[in-house]
Amino acid sequence: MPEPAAASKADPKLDPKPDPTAESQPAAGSEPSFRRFLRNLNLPVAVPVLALIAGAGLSVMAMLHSGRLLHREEEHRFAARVEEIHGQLADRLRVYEQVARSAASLAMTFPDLHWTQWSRFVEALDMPQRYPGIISIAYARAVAAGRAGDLVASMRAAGLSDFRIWPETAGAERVVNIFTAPVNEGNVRAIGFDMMSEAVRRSAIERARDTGEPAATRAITLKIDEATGAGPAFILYQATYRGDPLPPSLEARRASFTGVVLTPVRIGPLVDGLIDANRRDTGIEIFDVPPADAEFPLYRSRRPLDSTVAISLMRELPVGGRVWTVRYDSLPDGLFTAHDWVPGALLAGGLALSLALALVLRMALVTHSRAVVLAGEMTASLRLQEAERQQLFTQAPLGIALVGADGLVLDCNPAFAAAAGLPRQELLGTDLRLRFGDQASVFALEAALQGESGKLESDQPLLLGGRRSHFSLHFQPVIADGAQKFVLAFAEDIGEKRRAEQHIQYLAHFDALTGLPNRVLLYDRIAQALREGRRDGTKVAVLFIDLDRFKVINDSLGHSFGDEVLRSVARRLQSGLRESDTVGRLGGDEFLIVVRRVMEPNDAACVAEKVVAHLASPFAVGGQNFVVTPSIGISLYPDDAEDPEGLIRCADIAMYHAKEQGRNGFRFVTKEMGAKSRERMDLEGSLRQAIRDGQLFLVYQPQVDTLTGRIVGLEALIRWRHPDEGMILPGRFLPVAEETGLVLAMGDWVLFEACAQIRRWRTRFDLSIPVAVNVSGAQFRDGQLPAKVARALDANGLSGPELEIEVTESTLIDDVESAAATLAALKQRGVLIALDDFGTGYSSLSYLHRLPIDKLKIDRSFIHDLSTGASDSSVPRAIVGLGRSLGLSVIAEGVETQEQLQLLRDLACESYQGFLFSRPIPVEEVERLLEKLTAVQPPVQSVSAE
Ligand SMILES: Nc1nc2c(ncn2[C@@H]2O[C@H](COP(=O)(O)O[C@H]3[C@@H](O)[C@H](n4cnc5c(=O)[nH]c(N)nc54)O[C@@H]3COP(=O)(O)O)[C@@H](O)[C@H]2O)c(=O)[nH]1
Repeated sequence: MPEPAAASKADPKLDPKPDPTAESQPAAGSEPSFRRFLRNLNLPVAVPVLALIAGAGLSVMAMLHSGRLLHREEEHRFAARVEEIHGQLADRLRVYEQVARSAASLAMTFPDLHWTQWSRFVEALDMPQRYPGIISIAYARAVAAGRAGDLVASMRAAGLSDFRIWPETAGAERVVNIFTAPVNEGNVRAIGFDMMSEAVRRSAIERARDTGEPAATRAITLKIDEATGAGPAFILYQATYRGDPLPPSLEARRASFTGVVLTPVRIGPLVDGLIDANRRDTGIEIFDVPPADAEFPLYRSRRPLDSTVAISLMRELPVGGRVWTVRYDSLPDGLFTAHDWVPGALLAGGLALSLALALVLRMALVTHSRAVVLAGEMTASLRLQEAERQQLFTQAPLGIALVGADGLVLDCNPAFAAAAGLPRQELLGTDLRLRFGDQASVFALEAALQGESGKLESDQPLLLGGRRSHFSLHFQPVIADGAQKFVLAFAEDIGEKRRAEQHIQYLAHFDALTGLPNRVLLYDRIAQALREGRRDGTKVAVLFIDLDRFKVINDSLGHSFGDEVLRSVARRLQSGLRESDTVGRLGGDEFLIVVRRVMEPNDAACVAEKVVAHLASPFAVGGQNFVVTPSIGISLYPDDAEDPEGLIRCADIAMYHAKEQGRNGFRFVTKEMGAKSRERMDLEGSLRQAIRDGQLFLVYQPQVDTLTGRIVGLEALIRWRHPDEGMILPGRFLPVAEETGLVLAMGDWVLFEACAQIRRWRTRFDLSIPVAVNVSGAQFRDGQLPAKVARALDANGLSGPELEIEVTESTLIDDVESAAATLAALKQRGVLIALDDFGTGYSSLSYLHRLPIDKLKIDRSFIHDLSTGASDSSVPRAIVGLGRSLGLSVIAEGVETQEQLQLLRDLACESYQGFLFSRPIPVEEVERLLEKLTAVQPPVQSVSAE
């Protein structure tokens, strides 16, 4: 529904005005590339991707930061643990120094100590339990040069009978191992060993002597371990002095030096006890030189095979005046690996959250952009609808006007203005009621203004604005929000439609060619007359008129010529009738006259005579004069029938009888005619079925040479084997076939069947004689005959001369020119032409030379007359002479007696056919004949009858 104001709205598609919002945007060329990039950015993709990237970055940073924190915490914890282990190690070494000091004090306190006392002292220490790693505690006495013998003597005296000092090589000063504990085979082997003989030991002993402090050797393999391959060890020396436990000066210490307590310590057991064997998270390596210079460490704790070091810490450890370096390694199954999952979890969690955020953003933005697109589409669709409505209103072929509540025209489309015959501007703002010239339209509009819709379609022309025509008016109140807004007035000019309706009405009842009532109206008029007749007790006559030989005129001079003749006939038929009578055309050349108030049959006869008389004078059409005669059949109500159909049928039957009686006349229908007509109708139905069911067949009559008696041809003749009535001859069914047009289908079948039979005989008997086929007038005039003949020949592989077409003289005479053309076409295809029933027709021999004919057939009536003596032989003689002069062969038909044959021989007629030689015979009998023929028998005398 178009709103009045909507007319001003423009569709962007229809009105390509620039979008005002577009003015604020820079042109594509001048727009900064970044803004253009932003505008083209696909937000539903870009934003989630950016969120995902940012989230992933943050997650990685969180992972790295947490990793660093964890590492730092691990370092702190590891350092604390290292301090703890290192402190314990330093403490243990200090304790071991203390043990050496204690042993030294004992040796200084009791210079003459017996080795057994030493052993007790050492055993009391419970070294394996309390001081792991210490192998023994021994005492070596300093022996001045030249006093070695004293020491040996005193030691032997003390019970060590095989005591000796070794190695023998004597130095300036010796420090000889005299006591060791615990006493065991390994330790005892070192008794008597001069430790100054070995550089590492000497160096440590001198440092111990000079400092008074414990002095350790560097890492060595102990004598007792040389055989076992035990790990590195060191020996801790503590010097003993005479007098003062620690003489104050170097000289004093050297001067009062009496020996050293030596404590060999295996480093492995020393350290192992400090580290929990189950905790393999801390690796320890001890070097007595800087690790970079060391060939191997003094000690290395056990560690996992594939261990990698996370943190390494170096600590110094003072041992007997030396400084060891201890390296502590944090190993992978260390204290803090339990939290290693944290950075990974942070990363995974962060990525998962980022992904979730990206998806949520994506969904939100897609939903948003879809909503934006949808909104855009809806807006465009609404605009389009609005424009379409407007277009519909403007271009609608139906006149539409919007009428306000006061009856004034608010708007109207061009179709309404055109219907009213006024410019649109002249209608706008004026009262539509004043535009109507009739009250009914005004009332209908007022009713609509009161809310009641209404339609008007007057049979009479109405005035609308400046035009008078048939209008269809429709007033429709439009109500919105419960209130009437305006009235829609629809106006359609239906003048044209009305005229078309009237014309259709006319065509439905009148014949377009002649303007006479057609079959429909004729029935109506007869029914009307019958009502009148019943009421008044009068008769009604129906005259069925068929023009004689009109088909010839139509076919030969053309249809437009024929139409003109029909119009002229119609005019003449009308001119001689009373006004109360009706003349109409049933179709083709059939007319009907309905005569009312007939008192007696003679009244109808008078009308028929008048018709004959009116048509008698020649018609001048197209510069030619024609005589058209009618055959008229008459039926009467109530004598012959009481309804229109019955009356027309009876008049039709009577008309046929009039034709049979020689045309140009009339006949009243009789009871016998009706019966015959019914029989004909039954026959027609049966014949149709016969064609369908294959009840037709062909018989063949031989044609014989008059002199030799040899068969020179065969004539195919149709037969009908009726299921109830048995054999029916063509004389009974051919007329019906011709009247109904069935003869065409029948003729097609005969043509094809005869050709097929020729082919079969040609194959079997090497047949060279022609077979003749009769062609009816309808077939000949059909125009299709040459083509049909060609198809039948081609389909059976025949060249043409095997077939002879028999056509009657009367068929040709109707239209010699077109007959000549058809015959020429047939000849062209090679078939032979015979002129049947020759002599009975118009006998206008003059046309013969114009037609391509091969044979003349003397009608059997002339042959019959020969034998009866009713006529002389002049006609057959003339025909034989004519044939000879035109070069045509001549055959006589209907030869029944020897006498007739003899006469024909006398006339030198070449051939004959007739019962004398053979009746028409079925295929099997023909074949017996042909077998004789091919066996070159003497002339055949006669053949069995049909
Ligand atoms: N269009 C077609 N017309 C056909 C066809 N078959 C036959 N006809 C025509 O029907 C008419 C009657 O034919 P039919 O009953 O077959 O009679 C033929 C002969 O039986 C008959 N005849 C032959 N010899 C004698 C005789 O010695 N005495 C005698 N009384 N009658 C005889 O003559 C008829 C053959 O006549 P014609 O064709 O003129 O040679 C007849 O007009 C047939 O033409 C058909 O298939 N199509």
